Amino acid sequence: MSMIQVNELKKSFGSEAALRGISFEVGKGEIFGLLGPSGSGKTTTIKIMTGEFKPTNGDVNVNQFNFRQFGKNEYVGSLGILSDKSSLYDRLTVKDNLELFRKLYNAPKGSVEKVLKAVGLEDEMNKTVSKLSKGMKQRILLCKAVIHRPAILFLDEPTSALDPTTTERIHDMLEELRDDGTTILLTTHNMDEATRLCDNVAFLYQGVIQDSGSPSALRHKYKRNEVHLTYRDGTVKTTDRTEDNKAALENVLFNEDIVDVRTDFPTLGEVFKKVTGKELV
Ligand SMILES: Nc1ncnc2c1ncn2[C@@H]1O[C@H](COP(=O)(O)OP(=O)(O)OP(=O)(O)O)[C@@H](O)[C@H]1O
Repeated sequence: MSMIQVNELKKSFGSEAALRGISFEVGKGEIFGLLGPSGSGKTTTIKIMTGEFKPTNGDVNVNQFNFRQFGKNEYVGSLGILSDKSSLYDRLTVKDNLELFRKLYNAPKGSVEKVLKAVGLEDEMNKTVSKLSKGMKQRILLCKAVIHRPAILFLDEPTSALDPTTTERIHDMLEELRDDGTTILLTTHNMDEATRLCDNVAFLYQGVIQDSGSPSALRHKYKRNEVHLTYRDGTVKTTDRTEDNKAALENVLFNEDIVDVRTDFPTLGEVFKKVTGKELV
């Protein structure tokens, strides 16, 4: 079942086009990554889906709601949002912060303890938010975004500038949510994150989706034709997998001096660069 359908979506700010007709779909229980360098239109796309911006042209449907209905309470209540604007009440405890949002969303009692356990912060429940580290705060913000078990979660760079352990915990939680049927749309600059988490990604550059698909399909699509042969004495020779080289490569299988044959796939970051001509930073 498709939870997000974006069709020829355009968005301009005055004479500047931020999105130039993008289309994609996200299925239920899928993690979809919008990948692109700064200014490519990722946040604009999320803001349209959360009802903050109206499209200039095109159509967007999320969770059976058309973008014209994105202001409705039922729609807003079905979303979880984590962005750089998400915040907590600094002077309240972790528990009081989350209880506030639990009540606001009418989530069942016990939800606070449950989400805190999922991010490994159940022991910090009574700490004042101002005393938490950045990584802890980000995990609490994620708790706030999911306390009402939203059908769809929008995450704008959920792990940027976090340490590897916090990042890992957040990834684990996102995978659990996905396995429970939550649909997740995230933006990231981090290609390792996208490769690990995303079922599908779209490369967004200058307001256009340059290519899309699963990370492994994209890596296969743009694979190099090189084959690396390692010889018994440790030397490595690289040759091309081409029709001209076919006979020589077939002989490799019978050459006892060759101890390893390897083809390597580009990383998602390398694929991004190949497609857009730009590093993803
Ligand atoms: N409220 C706004 N008013 C005018 N222009 C805007 C507004 N929001 C975004 N833009 C422009 O739209 C383009 C896309 O911006 P957007 O924030 O969507 O990029 P992004 O891919 O999320 O970048 P980053 O990774 O830096 O967050 C940029 O050229 C930006 O200047």
